[in-house]
Amino acid sequence: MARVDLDGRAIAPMTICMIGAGGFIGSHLCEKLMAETPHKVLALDVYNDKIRHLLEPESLPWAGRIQFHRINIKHDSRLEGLIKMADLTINLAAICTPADYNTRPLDTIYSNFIDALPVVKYCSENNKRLIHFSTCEVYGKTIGSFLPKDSPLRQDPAYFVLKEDASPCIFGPIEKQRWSYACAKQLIERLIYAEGAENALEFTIVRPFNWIGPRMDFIPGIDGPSEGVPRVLACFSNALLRREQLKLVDGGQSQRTFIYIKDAIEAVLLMIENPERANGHIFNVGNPNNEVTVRQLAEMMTQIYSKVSGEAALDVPTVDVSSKEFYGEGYDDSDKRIPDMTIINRQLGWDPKTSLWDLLEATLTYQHKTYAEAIKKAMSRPVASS
Ligand SMILES: NC(=O)c1ccc[n+]([C@@H]2O[C@H](COP(=O)([O-])OP(=O)(O)OC[C@H]3O[C@@H](n4cnc5c(N)ncnc54)[C@H](O)[C@@H]3O)[C@@H](O)[C@H]2O)c1
Ligand SMILES: O=c1ccn([C@@H]2O[C@H](COP(=O)(O)OP(=O)(O)O[C@H]3OC[C@](O)(CO)[C@H]3O)[C@@H](O)[C@H]2O)c(=O)[nH]1
Repeated sequence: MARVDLDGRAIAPMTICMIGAGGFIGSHLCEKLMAETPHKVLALDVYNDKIRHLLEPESLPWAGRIQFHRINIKHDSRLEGLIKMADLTINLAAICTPADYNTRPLDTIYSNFIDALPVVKYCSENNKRLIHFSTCEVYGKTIGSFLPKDSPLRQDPAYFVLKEDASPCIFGPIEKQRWSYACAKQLIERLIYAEGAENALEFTIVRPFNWIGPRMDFIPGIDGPSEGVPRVLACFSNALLRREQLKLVDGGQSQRTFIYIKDAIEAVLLMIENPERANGHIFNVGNPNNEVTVRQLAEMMTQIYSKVSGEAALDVPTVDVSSKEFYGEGYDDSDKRIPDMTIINRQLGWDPKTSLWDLLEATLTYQHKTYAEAIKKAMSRPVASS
């Protein structure tokens, strides 16, 4: 049966230039596009480990519909040609791990602003549609976080729910280099919006709110650097796999809403296939029903990992660490992130489905199957003496 869009029109097969296709979100989006649509993907990245299962062998049902191009968009003259070959460009490429924002602020700003500039320019000059991945971090801190701790207004959603077209972007001082990422993302959003207003660029901006699931980041010392610090899901998974305590930064009081990657990918597919409803919009994509403090997340993950691995949890599963000790100088944090869902609901009729418990159970089952043996082996190897 022909695929139809939300307005009942047949969807024509398209070619998508996906930059950053080899990352966490890109790998899930490629999987979805191959399994459920007739679209072609030009997959650009410096790595392809997370999409290798889609690229070989040639006998896969989607053979010929996905093509990998090993390209660093910082310096590769093939970029414009690939954007020209496609109907739509999706830009996911970025440095987006908080441990880098304060320790590698220049790389962070270049990656999230300077390197994205040619992508926007080529799309605009060649009249190509662009879906650009920004972040929920552009909201920064909530207005409520500046109220006295005991103010009843802190309970009022007007002071913490984040709305695309109304909430301000509140960052800390320049010396808090944590905000280098959010600020670079904000400026590229403004540039894209201006290209839309002045040069009729057809764009959609996505603001993901903590999408999590299999293949997110890396497990230090197994498929990433031993000293690397991934995002919280991988940090906590790594500790659970190694039977170490989960580190709670500054008491784990910050709050996040987590969404299952598979729910979020459904929203992106709706944007891809409904340009008339998605163009010109900025969309929050998150699950407002899945809010926890980081401490609660640690407790939940500990309980679920014990269930899926069959191993008893540690007697004291968490330990407090200061942000300075964990991330170094210049770290700061978003206090709370609840997405307002009005715009995405109205334009695309989309809502997330998966509870936090269910998404953590699916994800930790994957982490255990994928990494438990490799971790055991790595931990039993004698440490090399210097
Ligand atoms: N995962 C989330 O919850 C989340 C939240 C907010 C924003 N985002 C945004 O979504 C996008 C994708 O995030 P992700 O979680 O998949 O991250 P990721 O790090 O897994 O993926 C990013 C990919 O981009 C590639 N890349 C980076 N620089 C490149 C370059 N110069 N040339 C070619 N490829 C390059 C990387 O190799 C990586 O594969 C990012 O823009 C990020 O800021 C993600
Ligand atoms: O071992 C750890 C690791 C982290 N924390 C704390 O958890 C909170 C969430 O951290 P994390 O998932 O790493 O990142 P953020 O949510 O702060 O930022 C991301 O949000 C979206 C994105 O743009 C891309 O994914 C990125 O910037 C945080 O409070 C950490 O301090 C911990 O306690 N222990």
